[in-house]
Amino acid sequence: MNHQIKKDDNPDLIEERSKATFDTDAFGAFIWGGYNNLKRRREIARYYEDHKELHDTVPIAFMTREEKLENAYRKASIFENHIKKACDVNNPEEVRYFNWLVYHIDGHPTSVHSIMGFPTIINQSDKEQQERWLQSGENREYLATYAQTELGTNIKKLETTATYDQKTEEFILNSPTVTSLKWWPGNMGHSHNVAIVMAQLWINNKCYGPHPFFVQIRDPKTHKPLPGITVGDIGPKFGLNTTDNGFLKLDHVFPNGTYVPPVHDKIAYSSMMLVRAIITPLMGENLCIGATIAIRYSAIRRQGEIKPGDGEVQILDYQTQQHRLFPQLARGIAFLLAGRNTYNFCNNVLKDIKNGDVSLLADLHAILCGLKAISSYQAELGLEQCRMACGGHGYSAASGFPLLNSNQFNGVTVEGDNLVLLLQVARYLMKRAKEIRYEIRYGQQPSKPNEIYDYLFDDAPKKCLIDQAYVPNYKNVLESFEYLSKKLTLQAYDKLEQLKQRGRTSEVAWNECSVELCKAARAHIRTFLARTFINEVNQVNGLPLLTVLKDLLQLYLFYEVKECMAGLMEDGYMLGQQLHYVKKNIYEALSKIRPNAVSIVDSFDFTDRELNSVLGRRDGHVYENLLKWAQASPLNKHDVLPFHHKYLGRMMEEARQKSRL
Ligand SMILES: CCCCCCCCCC/C=C\C/C=C/C(=O)SCCNC(=O)CCNC(=O)[C@H](O)C(C)(C)COP(=O)(O)OP(=O)(O)OC[C@H]1O[C@@H](n2cnc3c(N)ncnc32)[C@H](O)[C@@H]1OP(=O)(O)O
Ligand SMILES: Cc1cc2nc3c(=O)[nH]c(=O)nc-3n(C[C@H](O)[C@H](O)[C@H](O)COP(=O)(O)OP(=O)(O)OC[C@H]3O[C@@H](n4cnc5c(N)ncnc54)[C@H](O)[C@@H]3O)c2cc1C
Repeated sequence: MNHQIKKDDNPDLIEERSKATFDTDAFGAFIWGGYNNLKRRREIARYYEDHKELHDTVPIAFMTREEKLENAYRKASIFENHIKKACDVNNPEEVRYFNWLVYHIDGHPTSVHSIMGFPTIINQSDKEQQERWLQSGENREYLATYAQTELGTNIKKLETTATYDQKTEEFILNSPTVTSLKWWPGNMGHSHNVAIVMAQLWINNKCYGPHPFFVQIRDPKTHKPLPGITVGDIGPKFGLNTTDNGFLKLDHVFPNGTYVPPVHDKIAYSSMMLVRAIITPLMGENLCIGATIAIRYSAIRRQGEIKPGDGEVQILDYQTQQHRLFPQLARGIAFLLAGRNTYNFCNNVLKDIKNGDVSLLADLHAILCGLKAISSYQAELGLEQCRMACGGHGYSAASGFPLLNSNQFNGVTVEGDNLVLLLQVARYLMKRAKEIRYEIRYGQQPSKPNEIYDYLFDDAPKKCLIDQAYVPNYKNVLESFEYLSKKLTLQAYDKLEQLKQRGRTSEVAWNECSVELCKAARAHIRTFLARTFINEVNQVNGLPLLTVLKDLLQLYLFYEVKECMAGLMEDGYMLGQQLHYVKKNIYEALSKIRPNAVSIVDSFDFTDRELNSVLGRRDGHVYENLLKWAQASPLNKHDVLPFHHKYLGRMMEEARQKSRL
């Protein structure tokens, strides 16, 4: 049953919704982690709808950059009063959702304090520092940005220095070169007044590597930059234009403090882990938003005929449209599920670290790097498919895609460039490969079993078992991913070793293998995503929901097999006939999903505010609202633009006069 049917909606959507074979609330509860979460989302969305002061005054596509910032500043100033009423502030998902409703996708002036600056203070300060900065940070008496990236970003090679002065017992922070300027930190340009500055710590002429420093950059009262600080906004960007990403030059600035060594030398990197953990589900959500817009629009848009004379069809009936859109839906769900799992894993490990236990840090780091890289890349490609699926209207800001996709672009770069992060996964895999080769030669056990990479140690001979069974066997597909991942991992490892034996240094050999290392990393993450999706679906009770989820899972798994078929076929593991079964499974899944497609996207329960799209409106009344949207454009405030006569009018008038001569 689709709970979103309303009698005044677009008749095509009513028809689609009436065909649902499952309960959309049950699907929504599966996606958002239970019925109670779904209910809370609705209550929070209602709260947002009822409080007009939290809304944008005009669509942000019609605002200048200054107007965007002022609009967001205005909302930030009243946000605290509302959030306590709307949410359980101890529930991060509720807080995140309310933030998302209020500020939407283009950033806002308190974001980096919330997701990076303040969490760094929570997780990386000692008791004395916490007494001083925790409550005040929580109250937003100050706002802290996270200033790590410089005009170059290899963390180990950061150029900003923090030199300990024994006499005054102070650290002197300095930007010694032009490339040492901090560049990019969010909200640093104008909004925040404190920066967590990552700088190379020097004590007694010895460098202790990058460490975070709490630096007041603006006067708490006047908000003017403090002496020695040069700070500003880096200018307009592809997206996130409601965020003032900034530059910062430090000229012998003196924050005070003492040096306490961390329990692990990478603890200083833990703030990045937290954001990487947030990014994966966010990528899933963005992709599901794009798919919702494109699928709803494809259900109301009629173009062309399939059977001549039968009238124009909904474009969603074209197999090409389904093949373009439904995999995005399946991938979006896969990222949401894997993202939720690893977010919980991340919080548990961060708690362990606080208690001095860093045993799972490397496992967590590798999986977060890989998921962030794969989800942001595939979401970017997928959103572009969704945009293209909407034809010309997809190019209009009214579709929501220009804002959604241009903001999505940053996903592949923020919190570490994707390729750099895939190489971190590969580094982890190479350690496992070394254990495998070592174990086989000397009969030793791997260091510690772990369900994320146990399959790498499975030595049983492998045969591709993908067949044409009516009910697809997901385990066989998962085994194919495991086979490919292990093969690519060992191939990369063996090549690395051979190059080293031929005299290359480790670093040069690494570079010469890096394309193959990234392939191995992708294959490992594909395996993780597939396993998580299968595990989650296996826990579902209730046949109608299970059936539709299995349709999506079938599409997801076989689509991913098709994506990596070259690797599976090159050594004869998968045969041509099996590839035929793979494609058959994909086409079958598309047609099983088709009648439920609108109800599936309805199940996400996105509000029109979240979709921010005339094309994706829940009621499907697209065309009349496209006209209203266009008429609201600032250009249409005047029948004749105020500068018309000065330029074009004069040009035409002069041309007319000339032709009269
Ligand atoms: C609408 C769409 C929205 C899109 C998404 C937006 C959502 C968020 C919006 C927020 C917007 C902006 C916020 C953005 C903030 C930032 O970007 S902050 C800056 C982030 N910068 C980076 O991520 C830099 C990336 N680089 C690195 O992390 C490191 O340089 C790198 C890990 C690549 C290498 O580390 P080094 O220390 O330099 O190198 P090395 O000595 O070789 O160390 C490797 C070693 O260290 C282990 N390691 C590395 N990182 C960690 C970690 N975090 N935790 C634990 N261990 C770590 C690694 O495993 C290796 O261990 P080994 O045992 O030696 O193998
Ligand atoms: C919207 C946005 C918000 C941001 N917010 C913040 C913030 O709040 N705080 C902050 O500190 N930073 C922030 N950043 C900076 C961000 O973290 C960096 O841009 C990111 O880590 C990539 O670093 P880079 O730009 O120096 O790229 P580079 O490291 O110069 O990478 C450029 C290219 O070189 C390749 N490359 C680099 N190193 C290697 C390698 N070792 N092996 C193979 N290839 C390599 C990369 O793959 C990439 O293709 C933000 C960036 C953006 C876009």
